Amino acid sequence: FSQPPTSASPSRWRLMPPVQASSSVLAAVFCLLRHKPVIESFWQKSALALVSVLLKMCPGRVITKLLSSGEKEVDLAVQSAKAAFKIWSQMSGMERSRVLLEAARIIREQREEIATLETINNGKSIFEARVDIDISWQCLEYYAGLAGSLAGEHIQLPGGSFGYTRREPLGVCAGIGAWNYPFQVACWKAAPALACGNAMVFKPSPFTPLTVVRLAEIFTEAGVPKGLFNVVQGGAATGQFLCHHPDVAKISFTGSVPTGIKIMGMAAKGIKPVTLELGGKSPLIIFSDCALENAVNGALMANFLTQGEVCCNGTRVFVERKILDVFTKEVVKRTQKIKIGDPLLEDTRMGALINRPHLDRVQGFIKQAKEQGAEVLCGGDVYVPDDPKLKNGYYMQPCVLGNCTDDMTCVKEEIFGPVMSILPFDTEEEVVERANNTKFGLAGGVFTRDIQKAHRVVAALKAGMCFINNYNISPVELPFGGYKASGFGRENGRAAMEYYSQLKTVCVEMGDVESVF
Ligand SMILES: NC(=O)C1=CN([C@@H]2O[C@H](COP(=O)(O)OP(=O)(O)OC[C@H]3O[C@@H](n4cnc5c(N)ncnc54)[C@H](O)[C@@H]3O)[C@@H](O)[C@H]2O)C=CC1
Ligand SMILES: C[N+](C)(C)CCCC(=O)O
Repeated sequence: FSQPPTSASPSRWRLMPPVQASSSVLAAVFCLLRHKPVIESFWQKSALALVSVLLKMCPGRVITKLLSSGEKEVDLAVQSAKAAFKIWSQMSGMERSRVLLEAARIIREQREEIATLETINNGKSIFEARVDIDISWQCLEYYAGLAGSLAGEHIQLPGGSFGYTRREPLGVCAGIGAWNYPFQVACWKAAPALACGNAMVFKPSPFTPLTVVRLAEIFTEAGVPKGLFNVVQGGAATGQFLCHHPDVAKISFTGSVPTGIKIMGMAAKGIKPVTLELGGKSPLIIFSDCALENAVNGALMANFLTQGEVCCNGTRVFVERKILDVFTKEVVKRTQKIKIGDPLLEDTRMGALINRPHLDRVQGFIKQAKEQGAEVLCGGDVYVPDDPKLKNGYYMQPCVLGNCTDDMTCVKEEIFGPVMSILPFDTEEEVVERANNTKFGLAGGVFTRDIQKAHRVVAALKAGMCFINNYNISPVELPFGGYKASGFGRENGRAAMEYYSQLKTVCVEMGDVESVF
């Protein structure tokens, strides 16, 4: 942001994930203070508030207050991004590549402090936050590699005439992020956008406002023109100002389906292209000829990363009846061993859910599942750690539901929490049909040793991201995105370059004009 916010629109709050006020936490906070931010007074105030509350070591309480960006601030952000776009878009791909590589290098170098800040921001375990940060710098490296290859084609026409195409940037793109992967989502959007020569104004979720500010600082340190990647803070109102802004050329959104519908409506008014990365209720199909241990590991990966708050989770686990008992027993055993608690501790594998309303919502789904006849095979209760400092945190025990049927709410709706539903099946044909019987289409997975069956099944799945014999890994080289209500457009991979650029055709006449008139 190039200017301090001028109007104090209603301030936003967020709840603190359960952290200890350890030296690493404070180090992260001071690291924020160390890098002199552009919006000095605003940010200093926020950071000081954060420090003072952290010192009180209060899990489940407010850690900082930020001002929402109003219409005026959103406009300032867009205008400064527009000015930066003029410079950035004129640079060659190779020049942009060097800056992106430098940003990737800084993130890599500061991996630990960014991961710590992300854990405070979101509540996920530090172990996972480190992976998120690694995927983030890898994403920047990947698009730095592609920046120089953004090219059109040459097309020969009769009489020596010819045409050529140019891939041009769109302008100022809006990025709107969810709270589950705050830093990573921002990199998934910013890296291809910037590689193609665009500017970006990014709005993180008000529940996780911190790390994206750090990303903006890193881009500046790396040498992007000032204002090229701007951050505005706030909720729906700020997002709406951004989407409606006449100088915003594209909107890339990650979040819920209902908001995705609104975003598309706003984009339609301005004829703006959109990328929508929405929710899911993905199937994971376990055939009896699978490598059982891998399948069990896959099911845990498909359900319990980031406290289950993952859009592409394979939460409908279809298990071939022949191995239902042995698979279920093993999954339950392993789920019960997941270490829940202080997300900043090295051996913690599940931290806290994002906030109290969300924890209550997930609990509500489990209660309803029981009422509808599902059996809780393990977990599902709110978890209160022994450490008294953590007692107000939003923890819950990861839950495995048995006795599930396709018509239950827990099987139909996205829960966005650590809740796995197990569903038996008998034939390939049957399971494919049931797997596709959903409004969503983000992801899907299959575990089998039969290579033909594996490819046949994923070909039949109506989902944008399919895994064979693994789940929820994120190589940035692979495009990611949904079918059906899970959205459209792609992030990652070469494909994303198309969604952040537009094609210009130039027709060149080498002879005389043969006029019709
Ligand atoms: N596909 C995914 O990766 C994610 C899906 N979700 C889904 O969304 C549910 C709720 O999570 P939320 O963060 O509350 O999602 P949400 O869709 O309400 O918010 C996502 C982002 O959109 C912004 N936003 C909200 N209303 C807006 C509007 N009218 N105009 C412009 N921007 C707006 C939010 O401030 C946030 O930055 C989850 O329970 C889950 O089902 C949530 C996070 C990630
Ligand atoms: C990183 N990964 C694949 C586990 C999840 C990314 C999608 C999301 O934002 O939920």
